[in-house]
Amino acid sequence: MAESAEAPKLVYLVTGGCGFLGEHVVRMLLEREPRLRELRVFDLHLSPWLEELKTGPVQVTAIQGDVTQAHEVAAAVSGAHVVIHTAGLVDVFGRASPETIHKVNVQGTQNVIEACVQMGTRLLVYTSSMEVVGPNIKGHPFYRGNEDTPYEAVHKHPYPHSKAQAERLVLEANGRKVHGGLPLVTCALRPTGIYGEGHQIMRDFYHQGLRLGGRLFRAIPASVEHGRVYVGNVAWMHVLVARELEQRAALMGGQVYFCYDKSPYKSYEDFNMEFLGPCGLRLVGTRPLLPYWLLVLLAALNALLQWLLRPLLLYAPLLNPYTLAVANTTFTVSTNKAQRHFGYEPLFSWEESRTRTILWVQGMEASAQ
Ligand SMILES: NC(=O)C1=CN([C@@H]2O[C@H](COP(=O)(O)OP(=O)(O)OC[C@H]3O[C@@H](n4cnc5c(N)ncnc54)[C@H](O)[C@@H]3O)[C@@H](O)[C@H]2O)C=CC1
Ligand SMILES: CC(C)CCC[C@@H](C)[C@H]1CC[C@H]2[C@@H]3[C@H](O)CC4=CC(=O)CC[C@]4(C)[C@H]3CC[C@]12C
Repeated sequence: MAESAEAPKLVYLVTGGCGFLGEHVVRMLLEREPRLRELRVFDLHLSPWLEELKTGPVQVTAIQGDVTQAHEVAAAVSGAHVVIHTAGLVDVFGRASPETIHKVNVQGTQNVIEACVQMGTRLLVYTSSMEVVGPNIKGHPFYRGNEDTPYEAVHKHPYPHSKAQAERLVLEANGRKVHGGLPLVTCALRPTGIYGEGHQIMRDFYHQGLRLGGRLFRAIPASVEHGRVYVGNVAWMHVLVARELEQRAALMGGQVYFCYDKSPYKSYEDFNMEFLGPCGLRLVGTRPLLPYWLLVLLAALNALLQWLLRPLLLYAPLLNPYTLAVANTTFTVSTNKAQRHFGYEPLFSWEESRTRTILWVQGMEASAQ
């Protein structure tokens, strides 16, 4: 109580603050971090909604910048107490080259770490991903696993490879002396598949369903379970971690935490139907419409077409060998590490998360009419 009565004094920087998750982190900080004096939102592409946030009591500073440019990152970090690094190139569809993914996700993260060290910023929270663990290309299930569950992580794809490298850099940087002599405290949050307002792939599935006359066709067996987590709860975890990191540095520094909430374990498609169903779409079939071998063939064909067409155009469909392997492998998390280490409880119940997401999809429907 006494804390919120104090004059706000902290400066936060959120990289990737205009992205799907970043926007929720930014809004959550403004709502739930009473010690905030200035919030810097750093992104390659600044969104127009930032303007409306500038009229509130907290100073919101929009910074158009590129994490691959060390000097731009250093300027943004200068004077910040906390950095929440969510910026990243999320690409499992072959839109960007492996070099670009590495540059943004790994070099960009290294730049953020160096900027913290150089500028004397002590607290760094990194948005990692479940993908640093798996699923692996062998299709091994990760069933109700936690942060200590052994798993053969094999990263052949540039995106998970880059996230794993970046996460390692962040964790290894824990304890480095920053300018002024104090130690840097870092930790990494690993969301499973995030859903909620602003989720681009949900948008894509919704529009695809409309094009197909209100139907989607089951591609993956219903028995393949995916861990999903509501964006508001992922944002809340970031806010809590950032708040507690300094006080609990010995416990939390250098740690990884899966992001979790009470969302049910379901197949990727059945889970999406929790939102798309009430918006008028139907998932056809209790079993996959096509045999798995045919999907494998189509995915390989898509990869070949992508490669052949690359000089002419970008062909990047949802189905490729990697996305098929991920969609077809069980990956679910069951842990309470965040609760034990920093008192995390989901802010949004499953019912609330579901309702909010449905309202957002219905909003898309209304604006399309
Ligand atoms: N979407 C998901 O299901 C999951 C996402 N994540 C991680 O969460 C983070 C945020 O992901 P999303 O919000 O889904 O993606 P997003 O693409 O919506 O947001 C990423 C943001 O980073 C910005 N950005 C990209 N390159 C940049 C650069 N060079 N310099 C500055 N800003 C740059 C983009 O403009 C964008 O606003 C990423 O680090 C991602 O790896 C982790 C697990 C699951
Ligand atoms: C038509 C196909 C058979 C079904 C395609 C679904 C896929 C596009 C998605 C299934 C699982 C998704 C991934 C998963 O949620 C984990 C992720 C974590 C991240 O850090 C980034 C996103 C993603 C890789 C996510 C991407 C889409 C899927 C592969």
